[in-house]
Parts: sequence; C-alpha cells; structure tokens
Amino acid sequence: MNKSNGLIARFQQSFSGGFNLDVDLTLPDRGITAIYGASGSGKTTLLRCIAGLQRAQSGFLSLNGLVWQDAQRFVPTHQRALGYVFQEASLFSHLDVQGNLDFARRRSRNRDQDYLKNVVAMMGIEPLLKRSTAALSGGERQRVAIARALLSQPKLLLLDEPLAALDTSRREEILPYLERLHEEFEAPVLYVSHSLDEITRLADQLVVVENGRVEANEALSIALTRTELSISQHDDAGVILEARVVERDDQWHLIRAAFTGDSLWVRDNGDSLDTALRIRVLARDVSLALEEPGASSIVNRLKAEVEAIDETADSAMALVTLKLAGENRLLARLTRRSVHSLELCVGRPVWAQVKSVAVLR
Ligand SMILES: Nc1ncnc2c1ncn2[C@@H]1O[C@H](COP(=O)(O)OP(=O)(O)OP(=O)(O)O)[C@@H](O)[C@H]1O
Repeated sequence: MNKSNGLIARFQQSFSGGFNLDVDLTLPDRGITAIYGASGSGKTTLLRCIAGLQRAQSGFLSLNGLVWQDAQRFVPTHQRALGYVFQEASLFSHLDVQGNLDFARRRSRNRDQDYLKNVVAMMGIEPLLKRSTAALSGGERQRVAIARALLSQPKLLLLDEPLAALDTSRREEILPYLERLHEEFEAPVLYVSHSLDEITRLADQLVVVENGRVEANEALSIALTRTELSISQHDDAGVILEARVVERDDQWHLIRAAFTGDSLWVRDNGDSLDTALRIRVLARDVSLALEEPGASSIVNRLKAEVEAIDETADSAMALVTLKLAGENRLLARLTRRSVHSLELCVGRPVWAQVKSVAVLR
C-alpha cells in the first residue's frame, strides 16, 4: 500500500469521564476492516471521529491522500464522501423504501440509473421498493439503510454493529448481502462488530481496540493466530485459511480445498474447481497426536510442528500454535493434561486432526 493510499487516522481525545482515545491507524484502501473490542473500548468514538461527528482535540485524517482533518482543517461530516450505518437503521418513516433511496440520490446528485439498479440488486431489495419502512423486518431495514448509504457513492463506508440488533436468523439472512458488498464495493469499509463469527466471515483486516488504544492492526488471517491478543481467549477462537477448490469427490459430496502447503476435505456446496474459499478451523475442533492417526472418523489430518504453547484464562486449558507446511498456522485448544501427557514442546512434530471445518465464502 502506497503511504498516501488508504485511510490514515490519528486521534487524541480526552473525555470528561476519564476515557482517552489515542489511536494511530493506517488502513487498506479497499476491503473490509473489522473494528473489534470490548464494550466501552472506543470503537464508536473512533468511527464518530472518522465521520467528523466528533472533533478530536488533536487529529489527522486522510483518505487516499485527501485530507479531511489536520491542524488547520476540519471538513464537516456532510462534505465527507462517506456512508454511515448504525445499529438501528434510521429510515424516514413518511417515505416508502423507494422514497428513502431517492432522497439519498437527490442529496448526492447521483443520477446514474445503472448504479441505482446495481445497489438495489446487491442488497436484494427490489421486492421491497414500494413497501412502507414501517413494514420492514430488522434485516430488511438494514439492507435498505446500507443501500441508501451506498447511493451517495461514498469513498468510505462506516458500519457500526449493523447486525447487533438482529436475531440469529435475521443475521444469517443479511450476511450474504454483506459478503456481496465485500466483493462489489470498491471503497474501504470499516465494520464495528463484537461478533467473531461475522468478522471471520467478512473482514480482511482486523483492528483490535482496547481502552481507547489500538491493540492490533493487521491482516485478519495473521491476527487470528496471535495468541497474545484477547480474541484468542474467545470460545470461537480459531484460524482462517484462504484456499481453492482443487478436487471433487462426488460420491461423498466433498471437495478438497488446498492452501499453501496442504489441503482439507470440506463439504461440497457446489463450488466449481478453482473457486477461492475461505475456511475456518476453530481451535476447539483440533486435536493432536504424536503418530499419524490410523483408522479414524476424522478425515482431515495435517502434519504440523508445535510453534508455541500458551496458557489461557481457563486454567485447565492451553492454546497450542501449530505451524503447517507452508506459512499457515492452526490453533488447537487442549487440556493442559494432554499437553503434559503428549510431552508437547516447541518444535515437536505432531499430527493435527481437524474434527470440523466451516466454509465461510
Ligand atoms: N461525549 C462523551 N463524553 C464523555 N465520555 C464519552 C463520550 N463519548 C464516549 N464516551 C466514553 O468513551 C468510552 C468509549 O465509548 P464507545 O461508545 O466509543 O465504546 P464502544 O467500544 O463503541 O462500546 P460499545 O461496544 O458498547 O458500543 C466510554 O467509556 C464512553 O462512556
């Protein structure tokens, strides 16, 4: 990434209640960056500073070289080419869905019909256009809100826990649209979320905010293997592997997903050969053996080497980092007793048995 490309955000702000925001971030110029952190860590405050809804005492913000804030300048929110979607979509209740979209288009003076059609198709809201906003489900409201934000042709999209107010089934309903957004929207998206599941499905980059500071800012696939980060303590801690379909087994409805150095058999969802897949392996689904396992119901076993053994907040459990052939890593959550009885130590060759694999996209 060129230095002037992407988003550069530096803010320092002290609040009366004692909270201090002190961040210095450089983020990619496309793709989804997840902002993750505990409640009260400063995620929304960071987004508000980026949007210009909050003016930090000391701040610098530029997007692809265009400066929105520095010591001399503070471009007001309405002059920043950004879209902002909150947890609860605030649509105009006196207008139907089409009316809400038209309002956004008028404001942005965007007359491009093809762009409108693309956005409506991307968010799957064609059947909703004539509906009153009061008659929309929570998931539909959020899709309309995202479409409305996209119609202003933003150069930056800010999504602040857009799924947090939805129940699990509505969340599942909207995630494919966000995945499409990931594929088709060319500007950067900042996505605040508490959900490791959403983040592993959607994000390319992960920023972890803790107590107003940036604890980590790196590619998601790397951040997920860093056991010093608080996310590794999560019950759903694990890694993602960027893979490609290389073989199909029609008899057993499986496909082989290959990544640098190795491969895993996963459920066949109909993806054609060479399709890129993101697969997730949770630490709790990995067990270890010293010898190559014989007959077993577990089909996926990978040669690995122990790279690190870390304690966890649960004193009975340990988190083992495994280096696979190639540069990929796996995490395994084991009892400390197993670590002891297998005499695991750094550098020890092992076999990792993977009980379950999720295909994310
Ligand atoms: N205007 C303000 N004045 C005083 N304190 C504030 C102000 N805005 C935010 N804070 C404080 O800043 C801290 C961070 O709040 P923020 O809403 O950014 O956290 P968050 O990480 O988004 O939390 P959540 O996940 O619960 O939404 C909190 O302690 C909050 O009380």
